[in-house]
Amino acid sequence: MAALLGHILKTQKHSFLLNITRSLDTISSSSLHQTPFTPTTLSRVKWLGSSGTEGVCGFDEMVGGKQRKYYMLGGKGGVGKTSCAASLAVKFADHGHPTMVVSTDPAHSLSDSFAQDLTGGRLVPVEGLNSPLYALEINPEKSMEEFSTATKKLGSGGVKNLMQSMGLGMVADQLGDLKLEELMHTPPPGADEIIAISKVMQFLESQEYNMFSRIVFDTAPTGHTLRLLSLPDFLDGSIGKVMKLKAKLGSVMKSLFGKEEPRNDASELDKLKASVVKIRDLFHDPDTTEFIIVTIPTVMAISESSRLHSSLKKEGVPVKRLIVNQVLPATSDCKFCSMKRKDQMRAIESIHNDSELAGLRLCQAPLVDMEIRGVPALKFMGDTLWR
Ligand SMILES: Nc1ncnc2c1ncn2[C@@H]1O[C@H](COP(=O)(O)OP(=O)(O)OP(=O)(O)O)[C@@H](O)[C@H]1O
Repeated sequence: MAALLGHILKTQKHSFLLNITRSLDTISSSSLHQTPFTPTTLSRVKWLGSSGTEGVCGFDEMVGGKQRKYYMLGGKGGVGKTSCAASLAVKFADHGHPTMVVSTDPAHSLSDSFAQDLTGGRLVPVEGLNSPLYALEINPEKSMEEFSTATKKLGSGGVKNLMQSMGLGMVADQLGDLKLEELMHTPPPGADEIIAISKVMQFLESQEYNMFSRIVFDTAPTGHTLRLLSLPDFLDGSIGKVMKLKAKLGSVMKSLFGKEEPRNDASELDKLKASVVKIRDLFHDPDTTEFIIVTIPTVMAISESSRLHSSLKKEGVPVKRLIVNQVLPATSDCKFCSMKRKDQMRAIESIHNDSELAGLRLCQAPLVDMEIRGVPALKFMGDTLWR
């Protein structure tokens, strides 16, 4: 992650505004090369439910105000999280918000969705828009490596051995109580993702990047995301232990050698701890953050969404909207499609009877007859979904 941040800052810091200008310069020509997106069925048929208000997602409320807002999109694998997140980011940018779309899913698909190479763990301008939209695919594994390296340096292993060899066995024994070895070698699942996010937060706070007013997160599938949300407390505790160790060591070093052992790792961990705490607060602040659940109209996917909402509620994460993606058109000559549509409608009906989901604002996106890839396709999706 250090490498990632270093790279981002090195390559983007000074040329950021220049890049925006450049990307704006190239827009007209790059737009010309985008494949036109013209799904055949949906422009003609009514695909939404019978009520005219169904599918209105409250985009006006989402787009209003210049204050920075974070949107996290999550749900079961393959339901269309990336497509929905990318289309939201495009729509925000089109409405004048300098926007960043971040993928924290270890199996990134932003590049596929935008049909542009956004890989490399650095901020990349998305082409084909009239306003600044940047994408970042962060590599959670690298973030975890950085955390492990920093904690291992301070952890019980090396330091404890060193202390024992110096005849400081008693202090070393006390360190054993902290169970640092165990803690550092078995990080909980999802730790990588939260650390990656915390690094993005650190970097978003820098002056160069405070112009971004909308940040859209494309998260990993449900289970991973849930573990992620409960992690800040865990990490807060574990980083706290490391800091405690550092304090103990510092005072021993001082009494022995008259000066504390200089280590930058501790201040790195301090920063990490502060940003993990910040993320926890951010996840719970309805004024700045919203988690949007994405699902498809099947009983299984809707049941999972219901469980997801229940867990998010328990965690105190603000959720207002539920996207039902891939809804079939209302009229069709295809018998299979009509049967499938009836099945979908029954599944959607079950949302209204689900105590967890009934209170959420229901947004619908049609199943289109072309893969959603590239800015024109994402604009199309955004115009039907984010209304
Ligand atoms: N409404 C839609 N109509 C047609 N195709 C769609 C629609 N939504 C998504 N797709 C297609 O479905 C596939 C999966 O979509 P996407 O990558 O957005 O899902 P995901 O939930 O992010 O997947 P994963 O869990 O694997 O990250 C892609 O090929 C995308 O183009």
